[in-house]
Amino acid sequence: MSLEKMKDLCLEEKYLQPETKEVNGVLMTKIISDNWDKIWNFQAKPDDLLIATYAKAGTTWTQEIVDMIQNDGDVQKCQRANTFDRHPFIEWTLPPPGHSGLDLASKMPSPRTLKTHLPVQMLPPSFWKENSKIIYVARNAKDCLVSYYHFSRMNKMVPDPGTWEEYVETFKAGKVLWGSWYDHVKGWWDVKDQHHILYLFYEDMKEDPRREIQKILKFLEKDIPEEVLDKIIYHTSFDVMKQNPMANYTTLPTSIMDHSISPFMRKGMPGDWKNHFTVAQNEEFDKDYQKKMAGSTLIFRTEI
Ligand SMILES: Nc1ncnc2c1ncn2[C@@H]1O[C@H](COP(=O)(O)OS(=O)(=O)O)[C@@H](OP(=O)(O)O)[C@H]1O
Repeated sequence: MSLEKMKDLCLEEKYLQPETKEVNGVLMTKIISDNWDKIWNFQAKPDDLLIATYAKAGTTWTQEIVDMIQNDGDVQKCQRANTFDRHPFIEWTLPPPGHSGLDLASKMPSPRTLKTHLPVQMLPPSFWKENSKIIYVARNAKDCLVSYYHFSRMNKMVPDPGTWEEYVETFKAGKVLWGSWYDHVKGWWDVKDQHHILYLFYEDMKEDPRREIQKILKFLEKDIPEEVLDKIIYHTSFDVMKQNPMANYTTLPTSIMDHSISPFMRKGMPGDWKNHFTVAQNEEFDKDYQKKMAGSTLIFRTEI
């Protein structure tokens, strides 16, 4: 199928501003919900690497880092396709037959690198059974909220966010695609030591990408020369990725993602929430946050 035909199919009404439907109490698109049995029965393999995140936590950044590592810092090889085609997004269902995340994953030769935003309790059980490696990246709630809000304004494949004031409440209530941020980050945190999981933080990656990439290298049991590491740090910096059409989502038609409303690669900075929350909103948010995160040992930095 040609790329043009695929793009036309993506523009079908049911994929734009999609209907939503809960799966086990977690909001999903209706299409994901309708395909849930197939997603739940996804067959993971022992040599799969899964990049798992709550939406807007640094998925694409991590994908680019991992791909650069796997390709020994060869930028040309990482230019072979868009990030969303290099790494199947297992639960995401695109219209053309054979182009769902599941289909792309099943056609992909091993070892595969896959992407998911699923909360931990909804991860297909074969990942646990096969003991596949998982890199989980978490980002502080307020910056995730801001990024998700702008993303929902520019991306017509997710529900409209409404006004900023409305969205803050929707996010706190977990009524966004993939559900509650609070449950997501806590859920993955609680199981991290029982499985093959590397739990990273967006803020740490921003503060010291070398240190965090070294953690990924160790986790992947990869050794690379220092100059390759330098190249990876440079190629995966925000400014370089923003200009990279294979990582910045600009190859999609504007009817799907309109970067003039808000670019996918927007600011890439911890602390942008301060430019959005009013003092009152921030106080309310913090109060609610304390309740929802009570008892968890998980600590986030909201600026660096
Ligand atoms: N290299 C690099 N450095 C720092 N920040 C980066 C980088 N690449 C992507 N980003 C920022 O990550 C946000 C997008 O998150 P995701 O890739 O998880 O989005 S998605 O869920 O896959 O749609 C989005 O955050 P905001 O800028 O705050 O909106 C991107 O700008």
